[in-house]
Amino acid sequence: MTIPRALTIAGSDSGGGAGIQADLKTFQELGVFGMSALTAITAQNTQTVTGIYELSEEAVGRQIDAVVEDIGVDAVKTGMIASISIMEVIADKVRQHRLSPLVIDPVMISKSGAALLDQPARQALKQTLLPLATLVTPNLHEAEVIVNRSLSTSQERMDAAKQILDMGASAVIIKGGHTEDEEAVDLFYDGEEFHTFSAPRYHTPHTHGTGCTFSAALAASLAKGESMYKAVETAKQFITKAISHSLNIGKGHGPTNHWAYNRYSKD
Ligand SMILES: Nc1ncnc2c1ncn2[C@@H]1O[C@H](COP(=O)(O)OP(=O)(O)O)[C@@H](O)[C@H]1O
Ligand SMILES: Cc1ncc(COP(=O)(O)OP(=O)(O)O)c(N)n1
Repeated sequence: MTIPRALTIAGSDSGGGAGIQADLKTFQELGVFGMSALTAITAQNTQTVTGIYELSEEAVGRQIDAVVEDIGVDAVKTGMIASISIMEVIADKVRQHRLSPLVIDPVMISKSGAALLDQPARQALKQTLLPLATLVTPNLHEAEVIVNRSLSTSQERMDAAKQILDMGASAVIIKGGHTEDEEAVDLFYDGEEFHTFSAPRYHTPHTHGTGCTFSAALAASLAKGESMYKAVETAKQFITKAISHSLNIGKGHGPTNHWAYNRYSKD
C-alpha cells in the first residue's frame, strides 16, 4: 500500500485554527501523512496575534531537506511565508527537489488584521513563487494585491485569473469568502476553462483558518492523485462542512471544524 504524503511549509498558529496546525489536521482527516516545515511561530488566538517570530532561512531549508531526502513528498502547500528571504529559500528548495504539485496559498493578513507577509514580499511573490505554482489560491484581497487593482465584478476576477496565469502559475482559484454574495463562489481557471465552485454562505463569526484548511485539503487531494478539478471539488466540500460545523471556541473568531467532513458526512 502506498501512503500519500503531504508537506506544509507555513507558520504555526498557537491557537490551532490556522497555519501548520490546520494543515496537519486537514491532512490527517483526508488520510494523508502530514509533514511540516515551519517558517515562523505566531502567538495567536481567536482574537489577535500578539507575536511573530520568524525562523532563520537555514532552519526553513533544513526542515524541507530533511523530509524530502528521507520520507518523500507527494504534494506541497505553502501558507504564511513572512519575508522575502524565507520566500527565496522556499523557491530554491522547490526547484532543487523538483517539488510538485505545489499549492501556494498567498497568505498576507490574518482575519484579526496581523501582517503575515511583509509588504516587499507581497510584490516579490509574483516573480519568486507564483511561477512555480501548480495552483495558487488567493482570497479576493490577495488577488487584488497581486494584480494591483480592485476586483468588484466577476469579469474583473476572470481577467485577474488570466493575468495570474501570465505570471507563470499553472492554475488559480480566486476564493469568494470575502464577497457580499449569497453563495461562497470560488473562481477556478487553468488556462483552458473557467469553473465556479459554489456552496451556501454560512453566517458565522467562526471562520478562523478557512483559507489554510482549504489549501491543505487541495494539497492532500493532489497527494492522493486526484485530478486538479476533483481536488478542488473535495476541498470545497471539506471546507464547507468545516464551516457549517465551526467551533465556538475562544472569545473571537473560532476555528473551522476539521473533523466535520468525516463525522457529519450525511448532513
Ligand atoms: N462564510 C462562509 N460560508 C461558506 N464558505 C465560506 C465562508 N467563508 C469562506 N468560505 C469558503 O472558504 C474557502 C476559503 O476562502 P476565504 O475565507 O476567502 O479564504 P481566506 O481564509 O484565505 O481569506 C473558500 O472556499 C470560500 O468560498
Ligand atoms: C500562522 C498563520 N498562518 C496563516 C493564517 C491565516 O489563515 P487563514 O486561513 O487565512 O485564516 P484567517 O487568519 O484569515 O482566519 C494565520 N492566521 N496564521
